Amino acid sequence: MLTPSPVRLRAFRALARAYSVPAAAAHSKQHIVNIVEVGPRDGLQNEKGAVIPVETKVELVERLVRAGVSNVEAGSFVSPKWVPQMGGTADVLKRLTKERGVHYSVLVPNQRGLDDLLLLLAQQQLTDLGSPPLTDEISVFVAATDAFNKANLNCTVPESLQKIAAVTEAATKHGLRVRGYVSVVIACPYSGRTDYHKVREVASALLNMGCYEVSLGDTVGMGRPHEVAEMLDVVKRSVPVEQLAGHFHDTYGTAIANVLTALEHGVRTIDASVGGLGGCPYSPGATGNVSTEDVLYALQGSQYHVAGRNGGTINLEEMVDIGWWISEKLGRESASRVGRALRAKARKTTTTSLAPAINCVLTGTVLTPHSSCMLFFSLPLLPSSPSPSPAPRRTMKETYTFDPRPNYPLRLTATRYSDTANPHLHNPDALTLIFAHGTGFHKEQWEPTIAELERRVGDGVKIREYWSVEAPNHGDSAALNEDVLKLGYTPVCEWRPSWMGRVCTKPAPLLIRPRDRHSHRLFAAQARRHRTLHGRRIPVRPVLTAGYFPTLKFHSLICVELMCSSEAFGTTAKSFLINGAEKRRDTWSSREEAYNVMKTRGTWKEWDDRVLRNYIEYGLKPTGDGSTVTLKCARTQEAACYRDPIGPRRAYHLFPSFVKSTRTHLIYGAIDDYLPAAVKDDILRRVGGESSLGSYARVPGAGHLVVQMNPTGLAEKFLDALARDSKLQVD
Ligand SMILES: CC(C)(COP(=O)([O-])OP(=O)([O-])OC[C@H]1O[C@@H](n2cnc3c(N)ncnc32)[C@H](O)[C@@H]1OP(=O)([O-])[O-])[C@@H](O)C(=O)NCCC(=O)NCCSC(=O)C[C@@](C)(O)CC(=O)[O-]
Repeated sequence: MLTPSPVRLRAFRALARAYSVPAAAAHSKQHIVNIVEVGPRDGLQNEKGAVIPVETKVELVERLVRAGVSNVEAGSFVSPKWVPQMGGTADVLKRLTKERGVHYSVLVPNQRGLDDLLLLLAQQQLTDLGSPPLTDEISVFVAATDAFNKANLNCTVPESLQKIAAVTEAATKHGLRVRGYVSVVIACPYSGRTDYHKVREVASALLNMGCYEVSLGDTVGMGRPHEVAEMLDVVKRSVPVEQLAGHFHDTYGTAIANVLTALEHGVRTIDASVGGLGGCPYSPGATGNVSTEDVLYALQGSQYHVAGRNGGTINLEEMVDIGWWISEKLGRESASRVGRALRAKARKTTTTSLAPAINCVLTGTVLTPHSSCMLFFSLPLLPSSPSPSPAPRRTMKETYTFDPRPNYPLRLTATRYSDTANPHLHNPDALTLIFAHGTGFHKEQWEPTIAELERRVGDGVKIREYWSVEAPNHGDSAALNEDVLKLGYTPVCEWRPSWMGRVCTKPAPLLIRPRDRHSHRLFAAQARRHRTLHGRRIPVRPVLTAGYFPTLKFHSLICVELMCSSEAFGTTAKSFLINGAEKRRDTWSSREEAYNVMKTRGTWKEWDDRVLRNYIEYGLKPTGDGSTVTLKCARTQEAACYRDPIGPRRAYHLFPSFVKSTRTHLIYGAIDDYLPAAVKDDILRRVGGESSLGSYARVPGAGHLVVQMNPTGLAEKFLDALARDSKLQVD
């Protein structure tokens, strides 16, 4: 199961630190272990699907180096036809910010690969005179069996050795150091058990050619510790152990045991891969390398000290974080056992749900701090599309809890919708849409609109992912905060605006990972007023700019049925809403009953059926004994929001200056129900008319509850607005 974890949780870091064992004051030389981080090459080379963007690879390498790694394989100069994921290695090398004392090596299979690399180095020396070379190391590789070598390199072992000799000689002449690999040292997927004498022969040949070190690869990951020991005993007879490294894959779960065996036999360099990334494209079934996190953890407090950059060590917690980050980019969990264990402990997860369909989770699920649930669902969510729908995409839905305690008592939840098949998922030019729901609703209210957006979005608009945030007294957030909310509202707790700012500010660095922040083009959509706790309404500007995301720059803002008005309006509407909220029916015998009642009554009967079903699923929860269902956002909470005396007025006065500073689109329902036409006209006049806005639109067939009544029409207006923005950029 995929567990989302894009955030650096403080608790997690503390936990990882607690598991860290301080390095001994001094380490005798023979106990120092070097790690060669092969994740960006051996790890990524085997990834199926879309080619990983250069910027992701660059970020991966740079983060690894910041975590203390001093030897990293940054890519390979192989044919992109054979190994597509390694295309772009030249760009990776060019874009990396190089750190002193770090070897950024690249794998080179043949003369052609070396020629390409040397040309790149020569070009760089011409343009960046005096700057350090893009790399000072290559690795060459050959197998211990002909069968594997033919699959991997299209030639026999002797032929390979002949080619490598020429490559090594040329590379050395150009000042590059050369590392050698021998693959399939224990077993070969094509010819079975490997002859260890052959391993010794090939390793010796590589050293004789000028390789400074030879890494012995259990490429298939079938090796057992006693086999590793036997193999090393044979190889060590003619190869100095100081020049050997161990390279273990974890297919059968023996990688760590094999690492320890190799260390016992005097090997002091271990290849490992962050997050356990990897496999070999020519070794069917082989899984990733031993994870760097697992190696670091296994050696902590032992006689071995892992050497890191600048005489330091490699930071375990950073590596766990990177392992999760890159795994998530690849649409899966970190494969590192230590990574998973530390993350799970930090999250203290008690409930995690995975379901094949959108309507299956969260209902009645009480999220605990840092717990999250995630599911896949297919968009479009429900059929009934008049237009032909594209093939449903696999979309991930991840729900996060942000916990600002003890600084602020209320927790907040947010859901991310992303699609691993979306070509724009990592495109920094594409938009990240952030939604805020209206009073009395919940974060999932946007799902039908998002489904329509996904269905309709064309070439002109690039959307990266969607987030929907939830107010602390609504939806799942309300369940989390139930005890605090029971303290009462206005008379008991005086929720100062600065507190609001804090609760909204807190998620900002978490919601979008700090590194990603600059690469997301944020786009916010706000339905009606978005008010939080106890009668304090947050006006548009603080919510979506200074409040929720103080350090984030928004591309633009769409306000849907913006509920702000001058003092001249609103008193009657206000008491209507308060009375309605306080007296509304809030308990039903079952979800079915609730659906059947609403389907025929009040404004509910005007709602799009998808939204109504969504409301039944996400807006309601079972009561304590489970015999009935009730509202997640309690009546008192909803009414308290409407009571807010300041919010709508403040928003009214701030809105014109906000529009001047941030591109803003205004969308209203075509039916003037709760909001009289005069209020809408007044807002439009105050901002200086339609020409001052990004766009101004009315959604046909919908009143104040646009999101509920016409998600399709609303999605169309969103796309119009987004298309205008894109056009503006092109112009
Ligand atoms: C080596 C070749 C290319 C020979 O493949 P080939 O077909 O024998 O070579 P070719 O000389 O006939 O060339 C075929 C095409 O590839 C191009 N080409 C040829 N060389 C290059 C190059 N360097 N860079 C870019 N393009 C290249 C060449 O230009 C030509 O293009 P075309 O004319 O058809 O358009 C091929 O076998 C190959 O690329 N294999 C990939 C091997 C590989 O990367 N394997 C994974 C890494 S090894 C590994 O993971 C194991 C290890 C190290 O981690 C340790 C362990 O776990 O055991």
